[in-house]
Amino acid sequence: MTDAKNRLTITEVRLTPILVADPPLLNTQGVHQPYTPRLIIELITEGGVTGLGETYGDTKYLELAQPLASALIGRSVTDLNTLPALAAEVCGDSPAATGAEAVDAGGLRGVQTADKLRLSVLSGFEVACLDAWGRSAGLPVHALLGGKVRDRVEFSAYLFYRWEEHPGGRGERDDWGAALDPAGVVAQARRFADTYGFTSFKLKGGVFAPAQEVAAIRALAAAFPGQPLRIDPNGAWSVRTSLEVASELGDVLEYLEDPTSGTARMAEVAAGTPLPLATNMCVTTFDEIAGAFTRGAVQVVLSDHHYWGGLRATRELAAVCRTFGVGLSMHSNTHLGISLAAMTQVAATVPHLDHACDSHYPWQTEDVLTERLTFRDGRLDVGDTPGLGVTLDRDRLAVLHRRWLDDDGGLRDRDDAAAMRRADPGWVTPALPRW
Ligand SMILES: O=C([O-])[C@@H](O)[C@@H](O)[C@H](O)[C@@H](O)C(=O)[O-]
Ligand SMILES: [Mg+2]
Repeated sequence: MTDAKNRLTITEVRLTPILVADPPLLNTQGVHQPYTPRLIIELITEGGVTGLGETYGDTKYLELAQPLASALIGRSVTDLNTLPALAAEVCGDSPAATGAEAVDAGGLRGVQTADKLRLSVLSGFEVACLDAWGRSAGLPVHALLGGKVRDRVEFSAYLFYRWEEHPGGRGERDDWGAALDPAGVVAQARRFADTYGFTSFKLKGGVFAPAQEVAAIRALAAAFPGQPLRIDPNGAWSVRTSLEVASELGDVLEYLEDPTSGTARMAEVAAGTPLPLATNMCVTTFDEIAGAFTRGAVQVVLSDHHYWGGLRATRELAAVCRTFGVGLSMHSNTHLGISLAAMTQVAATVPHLDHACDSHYPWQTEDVLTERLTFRDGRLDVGDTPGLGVTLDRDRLAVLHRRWLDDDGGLRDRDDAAAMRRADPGWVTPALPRW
């Protein structure tokens, strides 16, 4: 082995689970908890370089991350094509993934399978490997993916119905106030546009009866004429309701995101409307592509490097979408700056990225970086700094890890229904379709 190769050998892996402040954002399953779990991954190489990765931090992910971290010692950060097989060998199946029909109750991200859980963990390590490799080579991650095709990546404002504070005043309180009606949604959108320059808007729906949410989109259309709008009820509507909403909002929506749940129902809706349907729920794994694409169930896939298995898998997904004439954009769940940097690096390399990407980042008042990523004109610059181009703030990491250590376990797993029960003790996760 040459010296150069030796320097890329992984000598240590640090896993740091943290709890990050999260506002009371509403969705069809409930409300966000005051703190949300994330896992920060640090890979240290023989050459003394540290690579950063970030992924979901719930217990079921941590259980898989530990054996994978141990198995990586002694391997090179460039050994990325063997990562899936290694993960399959050492991680085993999480007891939390109970088969292909299990649904991800906390994250609104479609079915939960053992493979998908493993990929969500593996992706954090893949990003950390790419970051370490890039830092060692003096190259940005996008160069390791074949190079950027754009210098800036566009994001969309991610609007949520929300309360002013968490039930019982728990957690941190931000200054956004409540947004529970069309006027509140427009005010929120206005602040997103003024602060970050976003020019397209996505409303998380499935919270109120469809007529109220249609009125909110109409109010947005009046306030921001001609600007792209989307609504995503996370599968809460029946086929009939989805078609009614599609016909009422067809003139202002860029696409309708997961109006109904499951490929069969999405295909029925798609057959009845010219409006494109987007998804981060019914096509979330390579296995789900053929069934959905051959039935014309979706016109835009919202990729997510976390559960598709990393940045390189995202590019594979892009190639499949292009082959089938299906559009591509990017889904987001609650995340910090390391993941946002990774999303931006891969988005910069995909020529056929047809819509502004989603990001929860503006809702996160806390981060583990020395410097937050800054949206300008609704976009993030794609720099040429080696690796992901971000720096870990160890003090902040320690504070957020301390919060995780101090938690009694109640917040270590995302549970939007449990959070909702604080306000409404009788709340149970609604059966779908809800309307
Ligand atoms: O954060 C939320 O409440 C979202 O609903 C999230 O969990 C979804 O995964 C996501 O943003 C989506 O587009 O469905
Ligand atoms: Mg969605």
